[in-house]
Amino acid sequence: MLRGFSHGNLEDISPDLGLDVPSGQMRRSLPRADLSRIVRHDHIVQEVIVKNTMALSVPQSLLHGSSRSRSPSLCLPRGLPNSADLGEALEPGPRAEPRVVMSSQGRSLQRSTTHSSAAAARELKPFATADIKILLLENVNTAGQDILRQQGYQVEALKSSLPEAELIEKIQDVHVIGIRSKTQLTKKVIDSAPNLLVIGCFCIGTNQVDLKHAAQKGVAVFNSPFSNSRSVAEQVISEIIALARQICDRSMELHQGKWNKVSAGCWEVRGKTLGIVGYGHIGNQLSVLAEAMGMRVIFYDVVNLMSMGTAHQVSTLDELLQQADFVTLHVPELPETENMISTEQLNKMKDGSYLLNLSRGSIVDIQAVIDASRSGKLAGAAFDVYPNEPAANGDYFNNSLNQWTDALNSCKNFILTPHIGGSTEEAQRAIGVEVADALVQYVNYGTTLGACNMPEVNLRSLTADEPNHVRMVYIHQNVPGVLRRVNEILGDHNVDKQMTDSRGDVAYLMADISNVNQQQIKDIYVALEELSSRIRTRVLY
Ligand SMILES: NC(=O)C1=CN([C@@H]2O[C@H](COP(=O)(O)OP(=O)(O)OC[C@H]3O[C@@H](n4cnc5c(N)ncnc54)[C@H](O)[C@@H]3O)[C@@H](O)[C@H]2O)C=CC1
Ligand SMILES: O=C(O)C(=O)COP(=O)(O)O
Repeated sequence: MLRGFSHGNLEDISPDLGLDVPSGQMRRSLPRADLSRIVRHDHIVQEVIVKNTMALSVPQSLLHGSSRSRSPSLCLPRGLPNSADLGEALEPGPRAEPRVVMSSQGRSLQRSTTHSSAAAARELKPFATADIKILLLENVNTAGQDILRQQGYQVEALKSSLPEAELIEKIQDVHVIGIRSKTQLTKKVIDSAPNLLVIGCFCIGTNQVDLKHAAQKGVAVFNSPFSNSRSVAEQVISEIIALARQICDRSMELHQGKWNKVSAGCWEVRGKTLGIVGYGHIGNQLSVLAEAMGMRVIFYDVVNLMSMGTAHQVSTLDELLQQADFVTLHVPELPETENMISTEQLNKMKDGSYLLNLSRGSIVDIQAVIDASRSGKLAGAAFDVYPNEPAANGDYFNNSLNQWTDALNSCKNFILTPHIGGSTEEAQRAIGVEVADALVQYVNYGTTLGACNMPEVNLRSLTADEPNHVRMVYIHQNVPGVLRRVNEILGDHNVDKQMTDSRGDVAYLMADISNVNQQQIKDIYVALEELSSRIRTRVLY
């Protein structure tokens, strides 16, 4: 477990770090831009200071957490070393050359913090974790909430999403926000959250977050890339059969007292062709399940992919549309996928075929589908997602939400579900655990494995026999010369290990430095903050 601070008011931090810095001096030493940035973050640090001054005789400016999987045998005594421990008793040891560990790539790395084989991983008492404020929206599963609460974080969990104005109000003092597919984290919302460290999307899609802007503000974003894929695939399978047999219409009729036993236009799915658009996690699962039912599977994807079973990839969307009896969409929301299925594409589909959309509402022109149903071109359709979806459960699915709602409701053999593709107990629990774990790893250790908008960086844990090591996290603009300047600052110390990687405009550096006292930590922090490339500096120890 590491604890840390980021963006504190240095005048407030300095006494805790054992410094004797006149306030004017400290302010003068910082460029104006940096000062305004620091002032925005003042209140968190002050809050921590007030609480800790009253409750604990420990450095007061540090925010920290603990590992969820803390083993009692690894726990160190509660409380932090005091400033004498950090500042005097421990002089820096002999310098060693910095050892640079370049990033390994991709998701193949485990997200959990790797441990040294030689010594027990360092897991310290969570201190002031109650100052980490977390806002969870959209009914995040309790398994995820529990993980965050067990850290001691302050967790507020709401069942619904929030409209922009309320969100802006609420997000101002939040360090971590957890959302699902509804909550829009736009540039404006992110800019209203000066303390925000990290966003957790407790779902697959991340189209609701301005990922690039978040990265540029030093805010990492995590999601759960596949925990609900199977649930979506199973729903699609159930709907393919239900559409082929017109089961939902028959059921609705019978609910209204009407016995209507028909076989015309009802089919087995065996031997029919399923066309999957987007052969990713969901498309793959679906492919296997559909073949098990005797369907022929073809798929279209922008990437050349290995087929599951005997499925085969076609080279154009048109080819798929012309061959498939059932077309199902599993692409992400992107500018290129907007209205990917409209009148032109529907006209290319087989007469009497079916369309399913469980991806995102923007991908299908729903009015065109209504027209294709009325003309008899389509024999049925299933929708789980819509351009506008309500923020909460209730009687909101009407024409004021989407202007064609009444027309859609009147279409024959249409299955309409309220975005429940990933809504199973299994999926929600797995997502809750996965994303909450990633948030804890990021807040406590700075680990970005699995991040959607930042380079993936991890270092093995600090160990119990490295009590005076500090972990610096420096998120910065990916511009030439930064590493030289950073290493000029760190190079006066013993850099035990260091890892750096970049993604687009943003780079992420993590370095563990040994035998540093509080003054040195503060000096490093100030020096890094003063670099013009700085996006965010965090100190964890
Ligand atoms: N209804 C629901 O509750 C849920 C909906 N979803 C939606 O389903 C989408 C797909 O999920 P996954 O399969 O996990 O995503 P994925 O990222 O594993 O797969 C998406 C596939 O689409 C392909 N693709 C991208 N652009 C394309 C294009 N223009 N044409 C053809 N193929 C293209 C990609 O190459 C990739 O293979 C998510 O982005 C999300 O929006 C996901 C989970 C639950
Ligand atoms: O995982 C996704 O992308 C989904 O669309 C599911 O969203 P939800 O968690 O149900 O809001």
